[in-house]
Amino acid sequence: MAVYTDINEDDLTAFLAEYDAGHLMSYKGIAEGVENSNFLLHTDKAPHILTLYEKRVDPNDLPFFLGLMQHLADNGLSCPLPVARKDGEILGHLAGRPAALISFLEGMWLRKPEARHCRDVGVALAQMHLAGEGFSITRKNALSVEGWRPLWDKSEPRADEVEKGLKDEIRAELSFLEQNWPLGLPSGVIHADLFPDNVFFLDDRLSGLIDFYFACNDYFAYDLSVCLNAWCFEKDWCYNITKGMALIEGYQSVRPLSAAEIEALPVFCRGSALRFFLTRLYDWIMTPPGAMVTKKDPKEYLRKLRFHQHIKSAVEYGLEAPVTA
Ligand SMILES: Nc1ncnc2c1ncn2[C@@H]1O[C@H](COP(=O)(O)OP(=O)(O)O)[C@@H](O)[C@H]1O
Ligand SMILES: N[C@@H](CCOP(=O)(O)O)C(=O)O
Repeated sequence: MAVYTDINEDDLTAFLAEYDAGHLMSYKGIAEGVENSNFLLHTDKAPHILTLYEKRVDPNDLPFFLGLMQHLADNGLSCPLPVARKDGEILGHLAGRPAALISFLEGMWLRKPEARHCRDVGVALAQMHLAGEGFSITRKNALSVEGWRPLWDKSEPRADEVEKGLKDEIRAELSFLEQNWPLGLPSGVIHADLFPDNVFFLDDRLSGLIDFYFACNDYFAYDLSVCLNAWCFEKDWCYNITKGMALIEGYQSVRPLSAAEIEALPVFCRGSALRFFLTRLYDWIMTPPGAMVTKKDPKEYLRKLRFHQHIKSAVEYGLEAPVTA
């Protein structure tokens, strides 16, 4: 679960007095999530999410994250909105942490997504890529290829505890990706973590996207690869090409991929698999026993990475083969 910082009613009431959000009726910590502490608040006006930003979030990035939600919503994407205080600010402080009040998005995330949901996600991802155009703040992706080696260096001494022989395998993969990372492809604002738990559905229709706290500027096709990894593998970690086909088709119905993006997809899938493997590995090794967070299995992403290492072209992900004369 993820409630790292607890709050008390008096402090919360004082915090809410800065807003025009109604009187507090109840609040409770939300078990899901990894990065921040989230609470569900009920006031006599509306439900809200209260987010306390924890130590892995750089406070300097908060104007990007919160401004982005506003920008995306202004451009037609369904996502939560930061609520402004009476003084016009959207960022406050509570229990010693930067804190924001966020509008509540109706819906639930899908525990067993099907191909048609993957198509909806592809559509929403491409819509987000287009809606991000014109956003005035930029943020480098700290978890792209340049960030992986420093992260790996911290985990490497204990990596073989997770699986014997891992050190050599990951070193080789890092070298491959550093040498083969694509350059100059279409880029813009990406979500960078659009996993099933960050996409809400209501009555079987996609109701919106949440959790923009890894959003950054990077290649659009890399973001698509994050979704292929997160949505198109089954519980046994086997790739489901029907889901892949649906996701890519949904994406292309809004934003067609260029030939260069299609060619780069297998490398991007390797990169995004490694990225989630590395953050999970770090958390697996470093999180102290008893911490109030559910650790995610790094081996899931190791298996996915190994699958992508054998892919020769994006056709194997379900992309329709070009028609040849
Ligand atoms: N705007 C929102 N509306 C409704 N529920 C939300 C909203 N934001 C967060 N949640 C709930 O809180 C959980 C954790 O939020 P998330 O942003 O994924 O946390 P973290 O950034 O810590 O990973 C979500 O799975 C969801 O249940
Ligand atoms: N999606 C990442 C972990 C980040 O969790 P989130 O709750 O912020 O989506 C993973 O699966 O490793």
